[in-house]
Amino acid sequence: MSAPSVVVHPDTGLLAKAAAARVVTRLVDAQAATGSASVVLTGGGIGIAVLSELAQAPARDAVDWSAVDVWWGDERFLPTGDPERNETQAREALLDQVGVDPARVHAMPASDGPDGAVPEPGAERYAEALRAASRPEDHADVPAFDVCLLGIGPDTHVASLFPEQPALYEEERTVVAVHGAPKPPPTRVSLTFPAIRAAKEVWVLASGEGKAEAVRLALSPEAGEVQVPAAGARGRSRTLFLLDRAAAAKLPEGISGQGLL
Ligand SMILES: O=C(O)[C@H](O)[C@@H](O)[C@H](O)[C@H](O)COP(=O)(O)O
Repeated sequence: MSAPSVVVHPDTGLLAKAAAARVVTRLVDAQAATGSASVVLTGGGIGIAVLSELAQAPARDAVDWSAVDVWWGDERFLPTGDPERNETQAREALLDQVGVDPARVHAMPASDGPDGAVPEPGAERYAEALRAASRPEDHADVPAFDVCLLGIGPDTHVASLFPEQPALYEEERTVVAVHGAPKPPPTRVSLTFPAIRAAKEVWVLASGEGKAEAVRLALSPEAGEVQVPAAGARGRSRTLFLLDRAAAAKLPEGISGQGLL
């Protein structure tokens, strides 16, 4: 697992634009090296803002969107097309505007899907899809995603991994159903740490002063991932915390953010 690096941008708007530009470069580089690329999307305000900026980024068409595998880090377990679903928001913000291959867009289950109104079977089915997409060189039950985007909650949750919940102890399953989430809706589906940490790069996005304390905790060397899930969000070769100045207001001593002047 890689130690986190911090990059600080002046405000939320520039954070979203800069992160979008970074995604373009990451996907282009992956495609240059291997012919395809994979990305894990996140829900939440800044996560969706990055997708909107991606849709408008001048270099967006440098990516061959038909050769991008799109996965989700978590999903709100609601009916297909519900405006609160991360999938719905990502489609509106980006996916409907670029030439993705529908077969390579891997939405997490919906509550009106074929597996019924409980999330467990759909979570298993998603884990199966991830397993099927992984190659021997990935050394995991999921693909080594080129980049996994994550938002962070004020309580330090990432994806739908909330502090002290059973999902945090998961060592085998790559996808779990989540019940009783403190952030609505209470029923969700989430990747677990073994899946997130299979990503080559994990980027945690945070904007606003409401996230400053969570970011501080996530970067504190003594933080445990059961109390502070974001402390467990690390990529195999790179972990980035992409912040605006307000979210970077409480960085722990010894951690300096590039751009923080
Ligand atoms: O489905 C979700 O809600 C998420 O994926 C969640 O992990 C989100 O990324 C954070 O809660 C940050 O969300 P905000 O940026 O809206 O605060």
